Amino acid sequence: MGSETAHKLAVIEFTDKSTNPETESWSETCKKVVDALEEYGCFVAVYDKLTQEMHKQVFESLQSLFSLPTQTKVQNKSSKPLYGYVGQIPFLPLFESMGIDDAHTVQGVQDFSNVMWPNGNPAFCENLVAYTKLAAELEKIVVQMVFESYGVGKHHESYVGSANYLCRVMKYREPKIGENKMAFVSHTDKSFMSTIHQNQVDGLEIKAKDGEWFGVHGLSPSSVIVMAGDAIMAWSNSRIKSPHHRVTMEGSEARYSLGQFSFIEKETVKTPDEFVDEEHPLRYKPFDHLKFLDFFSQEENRRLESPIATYCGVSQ
Ligand SMILES: O=C(O)CCC(=O)C(=O)O
Ligand SMILES: [Fe+2]
Repeated sequence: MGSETAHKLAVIEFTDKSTNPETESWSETCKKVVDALEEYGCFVAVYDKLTQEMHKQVFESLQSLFSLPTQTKVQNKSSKPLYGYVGQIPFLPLFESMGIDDAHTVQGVQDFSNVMWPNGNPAFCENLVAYTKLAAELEKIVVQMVFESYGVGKHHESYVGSANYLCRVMKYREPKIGENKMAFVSHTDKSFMSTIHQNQVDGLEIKAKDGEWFGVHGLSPSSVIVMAGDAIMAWSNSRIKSPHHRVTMEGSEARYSLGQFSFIEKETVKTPDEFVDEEHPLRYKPFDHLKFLDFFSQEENRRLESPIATYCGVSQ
């Protein structure tokens, strides 16, 4: 092993057929999803409802957003930790990002847009919501597949009622000659599940179980990377692990992406009893997802090896 090509993410089709629980295609897709999540913590979903036109429009909207003056963009603020503007960071000079709370709702996107464009920007709202709704829909299908495959489908409904979505829109500018290509440091997501969609500029890298880093390439306008966050790792008693990932910028074009993160806001995240037995003792105590985010947002906890294990791990 040791070559860059040894690792590759599974590419899984999400069509009307494969997302209908009455079909055989659903059961086959469930198996592919769980196998991929257990192996790499992520996979590429090809979601046919996400059309080339939607892809084009959402990235046109992101370009107009990021071209606003910095003093406007920094107005993106939130009472929730890590939900607001991030940028102008000396050790991450290529990176800039804003957060849209309640991202899958028209209201959430409008509230964000009204801060950026006080006179309104209906086209931005329309283009963003078209994407964020699909991303939330895809996340829900994947989560349902995971719950059903593990035989804990009865808990799925309460999950759906408790999940909320934060969409972080991101721009990574091209590095100047001689500048560091590291655009986003290695981390695991704090979400339950994440969905990532990019313009046609690659840069995302994933760390495999053997410690090797590999790039994600060959994505189409309908491709979304679905990735496990720390919360699903805890919930699944580590059957699924949240992968380390980072962004490295090669080439001379800016990369834009949307990372949509599900958070369980209305109830405690708790490992179902079905995941626990003598061979698999409980690894994580029940926890409040936003309080975990609060914990992670404290400077002294930002560089922990596994923030979730420090926060609510059970010592073995
Ligand atoms: O831009 C990307 O592809 C990934 C961004 C990311 O990992 C994050 O925002 O957590
Ligand atoms: Fe991430």
